[in-house]
Amino acid sequence: MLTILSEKFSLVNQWINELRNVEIQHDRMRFRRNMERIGEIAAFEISKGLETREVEIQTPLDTIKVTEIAVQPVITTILRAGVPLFEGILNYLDGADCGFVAAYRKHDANDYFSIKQDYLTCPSIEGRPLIVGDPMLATGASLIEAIKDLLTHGTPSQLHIVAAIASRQGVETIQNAYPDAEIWVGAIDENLTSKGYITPGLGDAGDLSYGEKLQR
Ligand SMILES: O=c1cc[nH]c(=O)[nH]1
Repeated sequence: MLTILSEKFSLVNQWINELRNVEIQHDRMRFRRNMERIGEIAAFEISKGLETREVEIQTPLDTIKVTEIAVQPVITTILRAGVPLFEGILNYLDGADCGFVAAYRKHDANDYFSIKQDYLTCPSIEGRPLIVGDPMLATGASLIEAIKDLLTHGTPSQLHIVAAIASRQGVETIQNAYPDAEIWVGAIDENLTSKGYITPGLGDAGDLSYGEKLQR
């Protein structure tokens, strides 16, 4: 299932406009906060499909049967660009456990790149909803590698992918690899550059959040 959070105009459109706009996007605090806000909205939408249970709680006056999340999700992201979106998801799904993957694009002399993954730490995802936040779902290559590794930590009950902006190609790659995944995107752009950047996109989400990295 694919949900485009900006399909009907809402605040999400405004935040994505600000992420894209070169006159606004260099305000790092605003950039990170807009990413976080998209994560918060995605978490709210995801929460509607989580498994629930009834419990009885005590108010100062009486008891009442209420509904709560039955199985807490595991929220994961790919360092470093994914951190603000991840924080937004965790702001709302605050009982979740969390996992982290470190991956980067290693460019060769012809500027082709391969995905290098250095680090993975994650609690068990067995029988739990797994949420993977990747702000820019471009080719889908790093996300597929990350999910493959995360799935060595168990079989999740649900798989949710959250992106602020996705390319059409990236969405199709994930849908082919994980047909049961629920994909939540802020917006879809049609094209990728030869360097694998989404266009019109917004540029480099990691650099805009945390400063331009030195190339290695
Ligand atoms: O367009 C893109 C693609 C991947 N990562 C980014 O930060 N931007």
